[in-house]
Amino acid sequence: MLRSCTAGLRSLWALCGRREGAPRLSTDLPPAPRLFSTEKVIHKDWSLPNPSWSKDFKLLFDQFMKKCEDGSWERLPSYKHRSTQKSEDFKTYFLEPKLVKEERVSQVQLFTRGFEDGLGFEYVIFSNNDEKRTVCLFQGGPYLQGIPGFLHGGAMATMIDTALGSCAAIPGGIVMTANLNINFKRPVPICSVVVINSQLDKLEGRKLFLSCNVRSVDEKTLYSEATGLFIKLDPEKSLT
Ligand SMILES: CCCCCCCCCCCCCC(=O)SCCNC(=O)CCNC(=O)[C@H](O)C(C)(C)COP(=O)(O)OP(=O)(O)OC[C@H]1O[C@@H](n2cnc3c(N)ncnc32)[C@H](O)[C@@H]1OP(=O)(O)O
Repeated sequence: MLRSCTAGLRSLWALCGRREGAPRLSTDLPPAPRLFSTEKVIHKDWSLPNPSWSKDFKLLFDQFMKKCEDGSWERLPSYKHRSTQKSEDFKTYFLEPKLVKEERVSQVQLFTRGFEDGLGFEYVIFSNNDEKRTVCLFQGGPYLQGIPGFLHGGAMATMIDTALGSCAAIPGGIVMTANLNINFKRPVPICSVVVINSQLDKLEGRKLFLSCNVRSVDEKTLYSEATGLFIKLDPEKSLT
């Protein structure tokens, strides 16, 4: 069933745009930044270098920024709280505001950006729209450890999903992961930098088939290979 865009958006704004001092429904949660308050919006772009980035990471970042100069490549900004147009559309079409309580909505943030600088997922994604591919530079911090000394497989899977999903979103717009297959070939040392190369292999109606590989910066080590199926969401269908 197609929900009314404006009604959905209005209710979401009503939930998120609570004014300073207005009563909360519950007080047992710590204060958290609000999502869409017109008074206080957090605009920080988390895909820019910070002091935790290693020398390798910064070097690669600079190389890709150079590639962006002629317009063939583009750095994708990444926000913890502020929504991109795509995620706005997502909410407008597919979210039922009543499912999430007000204080929970105010705590919502992007999973991969929920850590302090350097401790979790440090990454930036560059996209080449003509070639329908992306490159994700990723440094997994100390809070992402699995087997001692190495990155947790789930953290790697998260970044693969994010990289493939961002690549799928170039032609697909609002997409969701339907299937993800990963071959873990070598463990990734904690705090090291890896490069995730993703590409769109096939587009079949609403289905987008993608693949990626995860390599060391010197390209000598192949850490993982993965394929993913992403589905372009149908605004006529409810997700719940
Ligand atoms: C967008 C926001 C952007 C924000 C920016 C942040 C970027 C960060 C990126 C973060 C990234 C994080 C990303 C995340 O965390 S996404 C979160 C994890 N994923 C989910 O929770 C998805 C759960 N699944 C669903 O909701 C539905 O199944 C979806 C929506 C995917 C499809 O349900 P829908 O009702 O719409 O479609 P359909 O069922 O008619 O199927 C359509 C076609 O697809 C085929 N099919 C379906 N499933 C499979 C399957 N498993 N293998 C093989 N084929 C499959 C199916 O046979 C059919 O084919 P055909 O008969 O037409 O040939």
